[in-house]
Amino acid sequence: MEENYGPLLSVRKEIDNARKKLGLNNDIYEILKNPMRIIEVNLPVKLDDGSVKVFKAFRSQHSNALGIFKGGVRFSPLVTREEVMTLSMWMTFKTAIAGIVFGGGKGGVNLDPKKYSSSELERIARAYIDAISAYVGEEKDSIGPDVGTNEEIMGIMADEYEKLENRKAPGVTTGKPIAFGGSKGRSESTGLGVATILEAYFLNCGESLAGKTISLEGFGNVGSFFAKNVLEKNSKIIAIKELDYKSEPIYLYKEDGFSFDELVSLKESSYKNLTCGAKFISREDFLSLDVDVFAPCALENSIDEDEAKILNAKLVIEGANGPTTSRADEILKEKNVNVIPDILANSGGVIVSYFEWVQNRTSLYWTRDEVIERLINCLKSSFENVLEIKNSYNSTLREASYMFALKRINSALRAKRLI
Ligand SMILES: NC(=O)C1=CN([C@@H]2O[C@H](COP(=O)(O)OP(=O)(O)OC[C@H]3O[C@@H](n4cnc5c(N)ncnc54)[C@H](O)[C@@H]3O)[C@@H](O)[C@H]2O)C=CC1
Ligand SMILES: O=C(O)CCC(=O)C(=O)O
Repeated sequence: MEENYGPLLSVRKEIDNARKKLGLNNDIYEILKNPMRIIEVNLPVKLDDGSVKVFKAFRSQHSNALGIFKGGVRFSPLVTREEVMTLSMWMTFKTAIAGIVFGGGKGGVNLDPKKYSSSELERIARAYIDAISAYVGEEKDSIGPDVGTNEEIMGIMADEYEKLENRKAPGVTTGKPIAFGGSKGRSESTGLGVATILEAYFLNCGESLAGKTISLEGFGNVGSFFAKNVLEKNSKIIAIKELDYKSEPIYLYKEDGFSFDELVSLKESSYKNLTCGAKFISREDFLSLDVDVFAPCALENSIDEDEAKILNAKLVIEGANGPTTSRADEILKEKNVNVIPDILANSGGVIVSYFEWVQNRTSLYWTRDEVIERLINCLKSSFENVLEIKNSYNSTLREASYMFALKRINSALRAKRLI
């Protein structure tokens, strides 16, 4: 239920705080506290054994004030209406900070992708597009990858949409395979972006990434490319939290730091084979490690009140969406732990999705170097814009991020004479 879903209450609180600090009246909050539209569908899909299973699926379209709805679709057993609503609201703020011509949306199908074959996942992806095709498209709502989905799924969804429409329309999804109009640099972009924002943060403090100790949660798309990029800048990842072969959390520690190849082979062995000298530690030991940075790159709500109390990192950078609960955020503030929020830190993915959408619409494709250069410039200017607000309002980075985004959304709504 909406009233009890913490992340939704948190994002509403952030919007309301930001509008009060900016001196805006309540109308903008009333407009933004709920998505404009939530599509809820049941997808009947034939499984490989001939039986039929019905999957619950959603697309939440929060705001198109600044551009078409945009955001990922996740395949996860945790997907709910409230989760998708909240994720779509974060997208609106993320795209506004990045200054790209997109609004916010998000989708999800409730399933555990590990339990289905690749042809079953293909039928689910096609059924999802069939069910929501009237509401999506390169001029309406463009879908990207998220937890449990990947470039293959994005390609299948675009293919299904083009068949339904009987025309080329690759921009209906982004994060596609390069052979099907995908952008170079999209798969690495979110993790690379998190590392770029972290570096910008330290440079602003007169420091560098070299020698910084990091603990990492989640080694999927975001976590792995984040790790690769910070390790290339000579940071040390000394601890990692992931899920083992039974989907139970495990915590690993290596005093002199993991190499990227070690992290990959640990994941490939489902954390059974600790040949690289890593050792298992407890949850409490993981959280109380004296590290420069903790990077949660898995799912929402991973830092709750209890965890925030134990956490001993000097800085948190949110690679995941919504990893810090509202109460945990307050505790970290009391402990003087700075938090670089998701809507700034993990915006690299949707920025390159925007570049992909632009390339699809112009049919003019860029080199990886061009994509990465534009991405880094965009992230640096987002960071500077947020920092300027932080300094003038003496706020946290999260508050400043919401304020910066809200100013942009407010201008667009005013231009439309909605407020
Ligand atoms: N993929 C993208 O481009 C973007 C993803 N994000 C966000 O980043 C987060 C991660 O997304 P992806 O890396 O794409 O997903 P993914 O599915 O590729 O990776 C998630 C990883 O987290 C691990 N994990 C799950 N629960 C965990 C737990 N309790 N403790 C430790 N590890 C756990 C999984 O085993 C998996 O390796 C999500 O919040 C997503 O919404 C945000 C922006 C863009
Ligand atoms: O690139 C996309 O559209 C997906 C981005 C996304 O879902 C996110 O930033 O959380």
